[in-house]
Amino acid sequence: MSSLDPRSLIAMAVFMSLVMGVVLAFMRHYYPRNIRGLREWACAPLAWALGALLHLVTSAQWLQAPLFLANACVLGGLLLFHLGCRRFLQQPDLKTVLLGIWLAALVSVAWLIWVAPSYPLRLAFVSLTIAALHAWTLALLWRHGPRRFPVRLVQATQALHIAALLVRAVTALARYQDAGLMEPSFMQVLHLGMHVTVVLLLTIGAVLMATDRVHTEFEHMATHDSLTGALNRRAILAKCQEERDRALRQPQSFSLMLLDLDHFKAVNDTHGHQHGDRVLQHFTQSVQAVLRRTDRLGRYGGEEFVALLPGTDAVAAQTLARRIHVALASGHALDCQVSIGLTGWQGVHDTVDAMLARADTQLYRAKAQGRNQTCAG
Ligand SMILES: Nc1nc2c(ncn2[C@@H]2O[C@H](COP(=O)(O)OP(=O)(O)OP(=O)(O)O)[C@@H](O)[C@H]2O)c(=O)[nH]1
Repeated sequence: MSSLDPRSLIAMAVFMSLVMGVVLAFMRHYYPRNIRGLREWACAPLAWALGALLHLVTSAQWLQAPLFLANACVLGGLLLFHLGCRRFLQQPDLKTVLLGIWLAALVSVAWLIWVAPSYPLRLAFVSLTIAALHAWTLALLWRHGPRRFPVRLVQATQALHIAALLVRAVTALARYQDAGLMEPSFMQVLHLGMHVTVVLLLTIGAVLMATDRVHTEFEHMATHDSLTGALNRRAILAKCQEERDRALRQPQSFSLMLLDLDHFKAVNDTHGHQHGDRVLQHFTQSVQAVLRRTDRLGRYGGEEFVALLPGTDAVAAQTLARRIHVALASGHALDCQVSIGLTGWQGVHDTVDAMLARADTQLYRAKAQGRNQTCAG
């Protein structure tokens, strides 16, 4: 530990923060615009780099202005990181509140530098303020963030830093003696090492959170129909195949429905294509509201949809189909009528293709018998 002097650790913090700031700035440039928060996440480590640089030149000669500015940068960086998280999670950004917190903290720091100078008190105050800001961000991510590794990494880093900062605040107050930042004591080196680690892990966490979001969005685009939000043809067929494989392993029934809107060409021709699009969206929402969470709805093509109903035999599926007809006759201006062909899994020799063929035959029958009804077989 003795070979790590505070100056080299601070220099390392400057370098690391700069690198991570540049990485995040590049990500903001290249990532889709709808991934919000990257600008603030890029500015945060740049503020920390400046703060660390100012700590290096801190001296009493210029009325301790660099020291004050260093604190302004460190606290500002944390508030920027918090703001980035708010924007990323599409929460109200509370810019005025954050600015108010920053100014109030700076007034207190200024007081402890120039009016009632005390290094231990200032150290305790800044440590507790940083801990509080971490706790706030941690709670925000807990409430609104996805339960995934990148978010957990940021939270674990913040929890660790909060613990270290509390120890630091208590020891600073307990000893209540003046000691400089550059004092090569065990605690000082530990604190600076922790700062370097926290900067690195928080910014890596931000990089991972943004990348994870891009990945999730691309995956969604690749598997969902952009107009209705239902699964696309490839994805629903893959789900059907998965369900059939599952049924082979642990015999449990499942059913398939083919749903085809009635006279949809006439809807388009009479009211226009955009109205037709809205009818398709309303149809999807109405059907999804009837289905259970484990059921899947996919757009098979045009105005034809497939519903996969795990753990549901053909009899139960008919009850569901009746509910769909009722839901689509709610009196809503975009209500439409639908014909449904349904079939249940018939055991180990049955395949998805065979089930779709049977459902199609039943759909054809429903159309032939006058539409707006369900046939099963
Ligand atoms: N607005 C809109 N229309 C679509 C879309 N996809 C397919 N269609 C239209 O859906 C209509 C389907 O017409 P048909 O296959 O003749 O079926 P239909 O008029 O519903 O008649 P039946 O199925 O026999 O009741 C066509 O006019 C397509 O242009 C879409 O994404 N948006």
